[in-house]
Amino acid sequence: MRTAYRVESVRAAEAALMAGLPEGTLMRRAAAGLAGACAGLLGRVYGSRVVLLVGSGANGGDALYAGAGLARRGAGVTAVLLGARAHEGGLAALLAAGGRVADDPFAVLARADLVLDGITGIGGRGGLRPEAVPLVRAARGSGAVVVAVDLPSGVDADTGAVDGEAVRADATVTFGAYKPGLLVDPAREYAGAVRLVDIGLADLLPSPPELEALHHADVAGLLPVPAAESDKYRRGVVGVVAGSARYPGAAVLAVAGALRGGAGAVRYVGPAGAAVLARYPETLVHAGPPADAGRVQAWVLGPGLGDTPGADDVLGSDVPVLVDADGLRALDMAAVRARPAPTLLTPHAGEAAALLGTDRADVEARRLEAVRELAARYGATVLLKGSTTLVADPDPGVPVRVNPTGTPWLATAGSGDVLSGLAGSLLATGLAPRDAASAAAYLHGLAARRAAAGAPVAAHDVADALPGAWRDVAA
Ligand SMILES: NC(=O)C1=CN([C@@H]2O[C@H](COP(=O)(O)OP(=O)(O)OC[C@H]3O[C@@H](n4cnc5c(N)ncnc54)[C@H](O)[C@@H]3O)[C@@H](O)[C@H]2O)[C@@H](O)CC1
Ligand SMILES: [K+]
Repeated sequence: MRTAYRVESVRAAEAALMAGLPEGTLMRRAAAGLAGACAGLLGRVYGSRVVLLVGSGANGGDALYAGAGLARRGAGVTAVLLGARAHEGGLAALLAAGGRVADDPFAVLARADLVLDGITGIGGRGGLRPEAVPLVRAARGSGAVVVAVDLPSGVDADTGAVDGEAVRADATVTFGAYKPGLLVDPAREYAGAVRLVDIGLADLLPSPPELEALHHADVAGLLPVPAAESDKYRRGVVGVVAGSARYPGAAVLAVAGALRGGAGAVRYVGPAGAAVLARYPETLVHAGPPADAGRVQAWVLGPGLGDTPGADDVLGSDVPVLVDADGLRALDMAAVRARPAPTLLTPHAGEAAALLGTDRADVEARRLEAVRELAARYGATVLLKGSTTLVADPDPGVPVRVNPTGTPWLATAGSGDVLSGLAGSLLATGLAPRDAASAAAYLHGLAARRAAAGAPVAAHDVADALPGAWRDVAA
């Protein structure tokens, strides 16, 4: 599992570690890792042209010491000093190694092979300053490889928000621990490929972390496996309340996801039974209302539902309920909070914005805060879909999960319906809502990648690729 920590936690761990080490040890470790990563990206260090964008803090110090290391290996290293001061020891080391300070920053940037962004790290506040913007643009425009030191300058380490312009890096070399902004859009997109340099913090970081990203092995450990004595009812039955005369396809797609999610049976309830049976004859179909449809272990409510009645029956039930799409419209917060069983909400940014009374752009700009806020308000687990899918627990002390799989090709009609069915099915097998949501997002993203393989996919392709993704993860 990959974990990420807030700045205050990283700083506390650094302080504890530094207390027992000679001064400068951590910066030297960081700079050595950074120089090594740059050497790998350059291929040949000797004769290469490296430019350091140096801010006034320790982030600039890291860049200067790494630059000194590269200069000792024969690179031509030039520092562009952005602040009124620069890290003293770092600057002295660079000059002693044969590096220099730029007279004409734009001229050296134009000829650079690699630019190190050491403007700000975890101490940066409020985005790039205006005077840094033309330099950052020149670095980007030069064709040089841009490497961010610790994190791209201008992004918010804790939230992933980007205020105005920020450095767009090809790679980020981060120290001690991932920061949330490196895993959450929009900042994640600015970071490029992220590499973690171990500076010895691991044992000093707090538990739990702020964020978790599951790996194959973590998901494999969550997926239900039927025991020898299982039957379809013991594996769990998932009820799907979805579709309408206008949108029968949403019901078909939600059922498609539910059939691949491990439940022993899928019970479809609503007006699209004929369409569902035509595609998936294994579905148990009932016209409704849900209260008369028979026992289930979890409900999925909402995809393509339109004004079809039944929401009250489902929300009033004593089993876990996943609410998506039309089910989220006019969702009664008090009713959700009063439910005796867990609720899982799966909005995209637009739906989340409507629930929070804000606009879509605001949710996309601060996904991590939005998902936590929704979970707290509704007393529910929330899966916020989008370029970075996040899963928050109603307990603020529980780490948010960030989904590492997925592809922009998933932005296609109906893919959310498949995800709802899949997650609901996992809920019915007995997974906790946070686990069901994060395992579903993981499998769904992986299935989309497999199905897309670089070309457009339809939602039913994603559903068809789910068993392959499951096998991949469980292997
Ligand atoms: N604390 C430690 O033990 C270690 C810190 N390391 C490095 O130190 C960094 C943190 O250093 P600092 O706390 O000095 O902070 P930073 O270097 O990240 O930034 C703070 C400095 O930048 C200025 N600044 C703040 N916002 C700015 C903005 N928007 N535009 C321009 N300048 C701005 C501040 O006035 C201050 O001088 C980490 O990101 C990492 O790169 C590493 O060397 C590893 C060890
Ligand atoms: K930086």
